[in-house]
Amino acid sequence: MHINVRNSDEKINLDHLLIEQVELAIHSGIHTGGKADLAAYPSDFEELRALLEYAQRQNLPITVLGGGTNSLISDKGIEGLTIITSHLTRRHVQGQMFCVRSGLLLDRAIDLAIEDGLGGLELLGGLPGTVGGAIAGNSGAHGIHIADLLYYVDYMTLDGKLHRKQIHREDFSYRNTPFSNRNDIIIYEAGFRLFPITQTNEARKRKDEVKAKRKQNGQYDNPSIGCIFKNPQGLHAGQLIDECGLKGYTIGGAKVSQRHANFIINTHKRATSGDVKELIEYVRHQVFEKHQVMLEEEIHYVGRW
Ligand SMILES: NC(=O)C1=CN([C@@H]2O[C@H](COP(=O)(O)OP(=O)(O)OC[C@H]3O[C@@H](n4cnc5c(N)ncnc54)[C@H](OP(=O)(O)O)[C@@H]3O)[C@@H](O)[C@H]2O)C=CC1
Ligand SMILES: C=C(O[C@H]1[C@H](O)[C@@H](CO)O[C@H](OP(=O)(O)OP(=O)(O)OC[C@H]2O[C@@H](n3ccc(=O)[nH]c3=O)[C@H](O)[C@@H]2O)[C@@H]1NC(C)=O)C(=O)O
Repeated sequence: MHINVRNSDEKINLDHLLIEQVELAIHSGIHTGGKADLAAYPSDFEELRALLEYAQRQNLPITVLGGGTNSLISDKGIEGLTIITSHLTRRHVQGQMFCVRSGLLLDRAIDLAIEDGLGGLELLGGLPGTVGGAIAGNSGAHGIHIADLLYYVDYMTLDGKLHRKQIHREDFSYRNTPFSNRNDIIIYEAGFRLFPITQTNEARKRKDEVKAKRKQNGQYDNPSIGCIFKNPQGLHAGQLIDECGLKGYTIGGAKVSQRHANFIINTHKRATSGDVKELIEYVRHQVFEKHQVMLEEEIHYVGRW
């Protein structure tokens, strides 16, 4: 493919970065979805900036995908330019600050922090997805949230400028952050203020235990995008769905998980995103009929819906 790059002094070769018609099911936790019209895997700040400048010049909308573990990608694909962060993986340490780029898997980031003698994130072990996705959704488990240890976030705006935001915990709430549902920014790097540890074996053990527990309950044995709905205040979406007797209910290849009713799984990898969406609407309707509670999605719909 030849891309016309107007700036003759452009250092980044966009021809090598931009790929047409990229299959996205491999980038989706539930293994569904169509193709990206155009996608790129930037590996540093300059590449990301060149891509955003290109998209601006061509008037292309931008979509960001991390690990695809919280996104339902349309069967009709994604228009414009899809930026997949999986090559933004570097990390470095400054004193107690663990600085990591947004595309590193969170679970891997925790291992590397321990390797660097820094602890604090262990209870998030085994969470799927990337550091950027976790920050955008304020992921949490076992009483800690990503925001609790976050010190700064570097993000790029669509004009290619990099900004630093100091983090105040009060700006983050349940699944909501200053970076949520923003189509105009890409999280590039995050700094976590962690604790020096001398007993790295202990920290590793703690993390492995949490991860093993997550594996044991089998929630992730089948392709899924985790919990579909947010928990309504004081309630658990999984319990409300379960009480409607919907575990195992299936539309096409999409099925309400027998293990956790707020998960939809792709059985035998036959589901389409359309099946998943239809099942989501059915579940919402049933829960409203029985409990008079309108469930709201936690997942993101990405692409041409
Ligand atoms: N507790 C659990 O069991 C589960 C938890 N999750 C959590 O959800 C998170 C999903 O992560 P991941 O799979 O990487 O995310 P996805 O690739 O699924 O992206 C989800 C959304 O996050 C935002 N996003 C992701 N990366 C960036 C970035 N670099 N800059 C700006 N926005 C970004 C985008 O939303 P937008 O642009 O609209 O802001 C995107 O639509 C994980 O960290 C995981 O902890 C997921 C599944 C199960
Ligand atoms: C899976 C996700 O996050 C999960 C996170 O892993 C866990 C553990 O920290 O706590 C939340 O689930 P949750 O509220 O369903 O927690 P669980 O402990 O599994 O269940 C809560 C209650 O619901 C009941 N429950 C759950 C599932 C089910 O099918 N039936 C049922 O009755 C459980 O018995 C329990 O009494 C997050 N979900 C949301 C929407 O906030 C995700 O974000 O994708």
